Amino acid sequence: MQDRLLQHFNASIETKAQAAELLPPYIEHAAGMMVASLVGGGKILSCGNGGSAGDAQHFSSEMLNRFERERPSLPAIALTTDTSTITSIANDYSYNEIFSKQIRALGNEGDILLAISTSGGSKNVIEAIKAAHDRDMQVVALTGRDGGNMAALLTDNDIEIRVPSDVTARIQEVHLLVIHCLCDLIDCSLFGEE
Ligand SMILES: O=C(CO)[C@@H](O)[C@H](O)[C@H](O)[C@H](O)COP(=O)(O)O
Ligand SMILES: [Zn+2]
Repeated sequence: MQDRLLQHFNASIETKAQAAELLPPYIEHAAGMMVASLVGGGKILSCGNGGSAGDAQHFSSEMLNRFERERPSLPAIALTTDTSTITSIANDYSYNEIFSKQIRALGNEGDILLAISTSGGSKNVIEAIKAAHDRDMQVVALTGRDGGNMAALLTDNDIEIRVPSDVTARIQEVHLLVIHCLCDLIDCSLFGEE
């Protein structure tokens, strides 16, 4: 069992090392998009399934409350939290529409969608991206594997941050690191480096 645990730690370290080689320019670009949106009065909507739903909420709570320093609240909404809305959309229409229907109501031009999926194949996240485009929102996509159908949907105005791994857990571990990097860059851009 100790060997097994060590394999998990080493695999996570290895994936993060590979991600460190590839992802910083994409993370900086995504943070710039988010800062521009916030400065222009926009907000960030986030979504994902399972562990990625947790990531979507992790990000929004750090925006709405705080990350590592005292600063004003920043506008963000996780689309994964309102069980009345989610269950009614899934019940009356389809699970694939649980995020897109919310985006069509809450999303405005200039807002950003943070779309999180390790496979890039979750249909409700794909529908969310389509709805964001319809609302003239840009998309920051956190993906893994080959980016799936999500990657194919993105335009030049969007950005994909794709973790170089085929293992869901490893991809999620890097997604959380990317989220903390985004929070830090947003705080530094808006409130100065500490
Ligand atoms: O957290 C985990 C696995 O580590 C699971 O809950 C996982 O997030 C779920 O199976 C999701 O439905 C996977 O969706 P996606 O990442 O492919 O979009
Ligand atoms: Zn998990």
